[in-house]
Amino acid sequence: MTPDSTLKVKAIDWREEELYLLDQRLLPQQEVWVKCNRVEEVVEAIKAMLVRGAPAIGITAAYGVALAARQRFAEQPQSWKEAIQEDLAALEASRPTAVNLAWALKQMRRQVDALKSDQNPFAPLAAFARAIHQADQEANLLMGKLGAEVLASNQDHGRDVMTHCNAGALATGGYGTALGVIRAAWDKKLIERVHVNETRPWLQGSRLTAWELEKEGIPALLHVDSAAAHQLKTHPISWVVVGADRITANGDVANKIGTYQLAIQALHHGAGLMVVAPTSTIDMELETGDEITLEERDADEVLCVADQRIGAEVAVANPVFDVTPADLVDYLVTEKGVIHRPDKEQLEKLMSRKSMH
Ligand SMILES: CSC[C@H]1O[C@H](OP(=O)(O)O)[C@H](O)[C@@H]1O
Repeated sequence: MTPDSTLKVKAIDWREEELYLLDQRLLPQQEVWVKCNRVEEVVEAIKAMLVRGAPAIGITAAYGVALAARQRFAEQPQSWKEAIQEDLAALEASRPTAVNLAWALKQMRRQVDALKSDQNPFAPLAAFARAIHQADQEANLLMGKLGAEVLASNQDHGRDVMTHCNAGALATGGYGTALGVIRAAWDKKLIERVHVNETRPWLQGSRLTAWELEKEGIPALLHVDSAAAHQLKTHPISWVVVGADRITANGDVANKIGTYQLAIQALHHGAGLMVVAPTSTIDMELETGDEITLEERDADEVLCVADQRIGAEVAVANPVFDVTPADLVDYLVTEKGVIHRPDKEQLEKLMSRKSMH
């Protein structure tokens, strides 16, 4: 088991049977931990992006199910199983794109169904949520190792890497997916600098990824999203390393808005595109990325900066995810193995494997 203490940065803490979340809306200026006592608070925390990141919201929702069970069993011990269904539905509806949320709730629903109606559900559900959390940490450590090996296999353009959004410890159970590979590559002295896309409008790059890299002492160079192509053109960047929110059966990848254009820019400049995601991010029930619901968020996220309105009175489009077609993905790194140029046949084989850790 991977003790939390080995991980320098975390966003989720289950301590003394209570759930604490690091409020990522306040980073990097403030590190404020919020205690969630009730499932309603967990639903709101996911919706408002107090906690965000595909694996992180799945893990948080899993703990939310344990909190819901504690509430429902206390209120109506004879019918808690029926009552908790609306909590499961509210958690699943909190954000639409990251499949990890639905995956985690599917695991928890199976646990709920297996429990006796007269049994206090809190302890077994909390333990299962904890197991999901720790499995994610272990998967990230393994993916970091596997991804660093892929990265070392081709550094023809140099020893820098670029990343987009935040796919770090703050977006997962700890260590990170894309940032897990970057952490492992840094530890192996494979890379010299990380080019960080600021990732408007929510600024996961400049606020969260830059903060994680600073804590790890990994050299970072932050730039505006529209500078990404220029940086790829003028700097020794061999890899663009990103996370994912949902990967469909044909290998299409939904990730933070801007990933698609970055994939095209990477191809043009000869940098490899590495997608790093646990298999809980793979949705074999969807054939292609065209079927993915891409979350649209409030216009104010685009029109306002630091609560100051900067945009004129115009219509606003704020899709916060896009789909990168599989043929732009050079490598998919998962805890079950690595795929070069992902396609349905390889994904089916991968999904049939047992986890390697
Ligand atoms: C391993 S994090 C996956 C993914 O989640 C982020 O989205 P958000 O910050 O809106 O939750 C981003 O797309 C990351 O790449």
